[in-house]
Amino acid sequence: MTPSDYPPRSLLYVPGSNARALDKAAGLAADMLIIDLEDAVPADRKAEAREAMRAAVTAGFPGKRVAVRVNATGAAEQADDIAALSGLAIDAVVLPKVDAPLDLDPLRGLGLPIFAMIETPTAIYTARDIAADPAVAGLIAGLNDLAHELKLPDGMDRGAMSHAIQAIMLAARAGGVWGFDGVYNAIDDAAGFAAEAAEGRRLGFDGKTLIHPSQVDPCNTAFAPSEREIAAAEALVTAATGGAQRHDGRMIEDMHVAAARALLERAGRA
Ligand SMILES: CC(C)(COP(=O)(O)OP(=O)(O)OC[C@H]1O[C@@H](n2cnc3c(N)ncnc32)[C@H](O)[C@@H]1OP(=O)(O)O)[C@@H](O)C(=O)NCCC(=O)NCCSC(=O)C[C@H](O)C(=O)O
Ligand SMILES: [Mg+2]
Repeated sequence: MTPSDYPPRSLLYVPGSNARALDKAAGLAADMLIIDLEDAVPADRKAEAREAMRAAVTAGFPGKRVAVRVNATGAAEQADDIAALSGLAIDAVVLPKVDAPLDLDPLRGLGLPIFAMIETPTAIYTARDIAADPAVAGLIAGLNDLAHELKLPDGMDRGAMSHAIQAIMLAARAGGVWGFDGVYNAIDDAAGFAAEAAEGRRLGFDGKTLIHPSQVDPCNTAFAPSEREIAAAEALVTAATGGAQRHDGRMIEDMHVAAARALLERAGRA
């Protein structure tokens, strides 16, 4: 995976300790699997999860990008997690609770793109430096932890975290890396998920992290250009003459043409 590849739209966490989920993941349409060795795995099953992760990655997930989330820098399990990645063909490593570029140091030797999770108040202020680090290919919002750290009375309240969510995306773009939205915990609330995924795309996120198979297809739809967007982009590119002009009742300039071309390329319609 290189930064010039398209960003994954759907990134599904799969607990390393859940054999059924690891099995099921191979048949899902997620663009990327994130095999989790951190919070989804009970403390007394970390070694077992590492072994299962190694076996699953070695068996392969054809057609999918695969990342592994290791434990945070400073956690006792991290060294064993990193050792367990040795010789595995994965596309990225996800590092939780990154507060500063220094936290990336234990992972640098892997030579893999790092997706850094921004999930503490400190990280909201250092996200720009983290995104600017050459080892970082993307930022992931960790909103469960952020809500916890902020002591939000209503838990995962995106309204109360709107400044932080936008700061993550600003930092990602300032650093020229991808940005991925946080997870939606209410797995049975399809309408709520669709609304949150649409909001994430509107805020500029490239994709969204997921926790359940039922979220994969709606996520791919939310982060793919719609037919209406494609038609509008085609009309804009056809009408563009360069510089400022009126098109469909609004002003367009060259950056709008560039955005329309990028959307068409992403949709395979360039
Ligand atoms: C949330 C869950 C615990 C729900 O589990 P469960 O009720 O058992 O799910 P279902 O019975 O509906 O599952 C149906 C089938 O789908 C498979 N499944 C479920 N989840 C996954 C998955 N994530 N990947 C692949 N397959 C999955 C089940 O095995 C069933 O299969 P089958 O029986 O063969 O039909 C559970 O969904 C879950 O554990 N999700 C992931 C949780 C996780 O990884 N959490 C950590 C990441 S989230 C996070 O930490 C974000 C961030 O750090 C932050 O701070 O916000
Ligand atoms: Mg977290």
